[in-house]
Amino acid sequence: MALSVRSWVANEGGKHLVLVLWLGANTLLFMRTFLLYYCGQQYHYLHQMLGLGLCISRASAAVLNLNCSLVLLPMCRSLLTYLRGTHTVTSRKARRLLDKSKTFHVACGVAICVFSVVHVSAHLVNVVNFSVRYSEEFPSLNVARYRGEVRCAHSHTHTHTQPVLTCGLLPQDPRLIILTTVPGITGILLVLILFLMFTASSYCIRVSNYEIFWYTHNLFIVFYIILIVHVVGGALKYQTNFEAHPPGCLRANQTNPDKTEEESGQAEGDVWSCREEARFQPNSPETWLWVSGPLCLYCAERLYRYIRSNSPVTIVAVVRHPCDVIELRMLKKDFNAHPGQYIVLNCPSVSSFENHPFTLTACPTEKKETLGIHLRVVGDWTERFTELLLPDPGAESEILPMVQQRRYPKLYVDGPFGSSSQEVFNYEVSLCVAGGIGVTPFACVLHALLDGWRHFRLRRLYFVWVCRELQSFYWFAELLCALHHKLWQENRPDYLNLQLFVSQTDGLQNISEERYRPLSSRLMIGRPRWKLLFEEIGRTNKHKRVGVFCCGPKGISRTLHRLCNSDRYSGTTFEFNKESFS
Ligand SMILES: NC(=O)C1=CN([C@@H]2O[C@H](COP(=O)(O)OP(=O)(O)OC[C@H]3O[C@@H](n4cnc5c(N)ncnc54)[C@H](OP(=O)(O)O)[C@@H]3O)[C@@H](O)[C@H]2O)C=CC1
Ligand code: HEM
Repeated sequence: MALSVRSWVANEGGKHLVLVLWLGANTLLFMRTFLLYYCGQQYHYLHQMLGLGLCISRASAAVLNLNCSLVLLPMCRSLLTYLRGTHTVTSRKARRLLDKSKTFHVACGVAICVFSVVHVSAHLVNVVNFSVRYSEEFPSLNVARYRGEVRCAHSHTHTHTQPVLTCGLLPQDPRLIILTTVPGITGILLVLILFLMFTASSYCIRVSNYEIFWYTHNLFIVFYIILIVHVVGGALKYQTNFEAHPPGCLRANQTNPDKTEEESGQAEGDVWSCREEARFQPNSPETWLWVSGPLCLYCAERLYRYIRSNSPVTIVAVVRHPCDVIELRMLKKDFNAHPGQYIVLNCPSVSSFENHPFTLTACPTEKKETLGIHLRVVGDWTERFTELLLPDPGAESEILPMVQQRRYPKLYVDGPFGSSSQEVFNYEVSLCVAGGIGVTPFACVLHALLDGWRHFRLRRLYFVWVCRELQSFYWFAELLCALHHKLWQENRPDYLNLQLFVSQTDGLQNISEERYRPLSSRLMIGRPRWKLLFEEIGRTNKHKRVGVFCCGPKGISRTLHRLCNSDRYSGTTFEFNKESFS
C-alpha cells in the first residue's frame, strides 16, 4: 500500500509537529546553556577549572528542568478531559493530540532518564577536576578542600602549604566527595528512583504486574522532593564582579609570568590590571521555578480526583454475560459522563492500591441515572472482583433491590476521563471497529444514538465488530437491534452499516432468536477484509473525511492505522483515532 501524503499529514502531522517542537526546545535549551557556561564571562574561571564537564552538566540540567516540568502535564487527566469535553480546544486536530498524552509523558520520562545519565557522568568528571585543578588563586570557587583532596574520616592539621595527614587512611578517591555533599547524595538517590521508575514502567511489567509499576511510579513524589533539595547545593559559583575584575586579568602587583620585566612593568597601565579581587557566589537554583507550576497543578488534580472519588458508589445490578463478561451497573451522585469516556475502579477488598480503567458502556442520562461497565474476567483482579460480586458461580444475574446493597464490596470510581471515542459524533462519517470486548467504548456511542441521533454531526456510522465466539455478540445484541429498528422506523436505514464477524468457528453458526434477526442477517464468518471495507467506504463517501475508531487487539489497530495512511480511496481521507486509556 503506497503512502498517501495527505492521509499521513492528516493522521501523523499533528503529533510529529509536537515532537519536532519538543525536540527543538530541548536542543535550543541545551545549546543556549552550554554556550553560557562555555563563553559566559561570569563562568570564565569555573570553566577554566572544570572544562567541558561544566558546560555539559549544566546544559543537561537545563533539559532535565524542562522535562521534569513537562512530564506531569500529560497526567493531569481531569484537565485533559475538561479540555477535550468542553471543546475549549475547538480544533479537532488539536483535540486528537490529547490522545497522545501518555506517549508524550513517556517521551519526557525517557528524556529525563537519558539526560540524567549525561548529567551524572559530567558531574563525575567535574568532581575529579574540582580536586585535580584545585584553585589556590580563587579558593571560594573550589568544592574540594585542597588540590588532590584526600578525604579522611578524622580531622587533620593543615600547614600553610601542604596538608599534614594525621590519619592513617589511604588516599581516597576524590569522587567520595559525592558521598559527603548534598548534591552528591541527593543525586545518587535521584538516579536510584529514576532507575526503579523507568524499569518498572516497561510494558511487560505494566501488563504482568501493574502493582509493581504503580508502587514504583508513585515514588515520583519523593523524586521531586529530593530534586528540590538537590539543586540548593550551591556547589557551582559564578563571578559577580567581572566589570571590576575582567576574567583573565591579573592583579596590579603581580607580574605576568609570560612577560619580561620591562613588559610586565606595563602591567600597571594595560588590560592586565584588575581593580579588585574576583568575587563568586553560588548559582541561584532554577528547578523550583520550572517544576512548581506543573507540580501544584498535578497535586490539585490528584486532590480533586481524591475528593471526587472518595465516596463509594452504589452497585444496583450485576449481570453475567457469555464468554466471561460481567456487566456492572452503578449509581454515583453528581456523576456526569459522555459516550467514549472511561472510569478507574478501585475495590479495596481486592487491592487497596490497584486502580483499573474501564470504558463506560452506559452513561447516566435523564431517563436512566445508572452508569455501567462491561468487564472481561481475564486477570487476577477481575477474577477476585467477580467472586465478590457474584459469589455463587451459578448465579446468572442479580438485579438487586436497594435494600440488599450492603452485601457488595465497597467500590470507588474515579473519573470520568476522556478518550478518542468521544470524537465519533464529530465526523460526518465514522467507522467504529471493535475487537472482542473492545466494543465497550462504542456501546455508549450506540446508546447515545438510540437516545437521539439527529442532534449529532454524524450522518453515517459503519460499525464493524469482530469476535472469537458467536455468544459474544449477545453482550449488546438488544442495543444493536433497538438502534437498527429505530433508524428503520425513522426512515434512515442507511445511517447504521452494521457488520459482525465471528472469527473462530467450526462450521456455520447463526443467531437463531427471531428478535435478533437484524444481527443474524449481518453476520459473517472469519476476519473482515479491511482493504475492501475501506474501498467500499471511500466509494460511497467520496472526498469526505472519515473518522476511523478502533478498540481491540493491537493487530487490528495496527492494520487500520496503516490503511488510514495509505492510498486515499476515491479522494476520501481516513483519520485514525486509536483507543487507549490516555
Ligand atoms: N478502552 C479500551 O482501551 C479497551 C481496550 N480493550 C482491549 O481490547 C482487546 C479485546 O480483547 P478480547 O476481547 O480478548 O479480544 P480477542 O482476543 O477475543 O480478539 C477479538 C477478535 O479480534 C480478532 N482479531 C485479532 N487481530 C486481528 C486482526 N489483525 N485483524 C482482524 N481481526 C483480528 C480476533 O480474530 P482471531 O480469532 O482470528 O484472532 C478475534 O475475533 C484487549 O486487548 C483489550 O486490552 C478492551 C476494552 C476497552
Ligand atoms: C521523573 C520521571 C517521571 C515522573 C515524574 C512520572 C510521573 C507519572 C505520573 C504522575 C503518572 C500518573 C499516574 C496516574 O495519575 O495514573 C504517570 C503515569 C505513567 N508513567 Fe510516568 N513518570 C515518570 C517517568 C516515566 C517513564 C520513564 C516512563 C516510561 C518509560 C513512564 C511511563 C508512565 C506510564 C505508561 C504511565 C501511565 C500509567 C497508566 O495510566 O496506565 N513514566 N507517570
